[in-house]
Amino acid sequence: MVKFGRILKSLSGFYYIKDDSDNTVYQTRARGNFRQKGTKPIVGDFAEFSTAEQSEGYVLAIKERSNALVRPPIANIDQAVVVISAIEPNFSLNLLDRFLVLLTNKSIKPLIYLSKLDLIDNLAYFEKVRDEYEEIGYSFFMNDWQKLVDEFPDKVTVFMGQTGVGKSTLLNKIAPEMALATQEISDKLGRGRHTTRHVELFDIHDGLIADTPGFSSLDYEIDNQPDLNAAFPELLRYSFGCKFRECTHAHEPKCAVKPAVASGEIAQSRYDNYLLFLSEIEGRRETYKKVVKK
Ligand SMILES: Nc1nc2c(ncn2[C@@H]2O[C@H](COP(=O)(O)OP(=O)(O)OP(=O)(O)O)[C@@H](O)[C@H]2O)c(=O)[nH]1
Ligand SMILES: [Zn+2]
Repeated sequence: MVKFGRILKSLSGFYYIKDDSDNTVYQTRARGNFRQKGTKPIVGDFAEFSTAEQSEGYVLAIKERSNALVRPPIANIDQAVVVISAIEPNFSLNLLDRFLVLLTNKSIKPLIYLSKLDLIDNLAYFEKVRDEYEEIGYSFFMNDWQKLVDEFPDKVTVFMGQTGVGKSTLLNKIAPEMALATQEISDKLGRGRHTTRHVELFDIHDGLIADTPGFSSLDYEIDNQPDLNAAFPELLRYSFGCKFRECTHAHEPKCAVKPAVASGEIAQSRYDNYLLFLSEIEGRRETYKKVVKK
């Protein structure tokens, strides 16, 4: 019998698919045809699958993805909680903006969550940062995980952030039952929590939440040709006043963005990060040209 559903878990070569029509979870395998095509089903995929009594089912086809992450492999993600700590590791606007570029380019809505504010005496700086990001249009949560939970219904949510910022601590507060289930699987597999290859979306707070945090290290790069406009909407807003349509707001005359930075309407740190990312992208283009010439 052919059914449709979403892959919620991948473990030891099996895919667990929740049937759309009756919410039953079926254990399936992917046939060799996926390997031939160079694709592989991943958690979050919408799948067509077969079931048979007394035996496991097969994934027959997967629907085109709206987006996907590589680490952890999850598809069709709606939003990501970007966890950043006020301290330990040190707060970094550069890292935050990098996450925003990465996520907006994958059409994943960022939810910024600032942790470890209890270790900070003077909150004024962070409140100013929050106000700046909220004004641009980003959701920014300061240690208030209860409010964050309101964003979860009907969405697929992943967590990401540098190592040590408090992702696991936050997940434990939001979904203690999930941490427990993950721990049980790790124990069974005999591997540590961080090396387990199990990926799962949990039905929690009326949405789906990934238990495996993404991008815990800094060693990722912005995509080759990211569109910086999506992550810097405030620059985009002013750019309509630039004389040149192709203005990069770096050195062109009659640029409308630079005066807005000078007057404080655009935060200096945002402009600086924008220029830095722009130079990184252009640097990569140069390297690419050199490689092609050889
Ligand atoms: N004071 C304080 N400590 C926190 C907070 N959140 C996390 N920590 C501590 O920070 C350390 C790291 O927290 P984790 O939750 O393990 O961080 P993580 O982001 O999951 O780290 P990785 O698993 O390495 O990616 C732990 O010692 C936590 O107890 C917080 O809000 N306040
Ligand atoms: Zn400009």
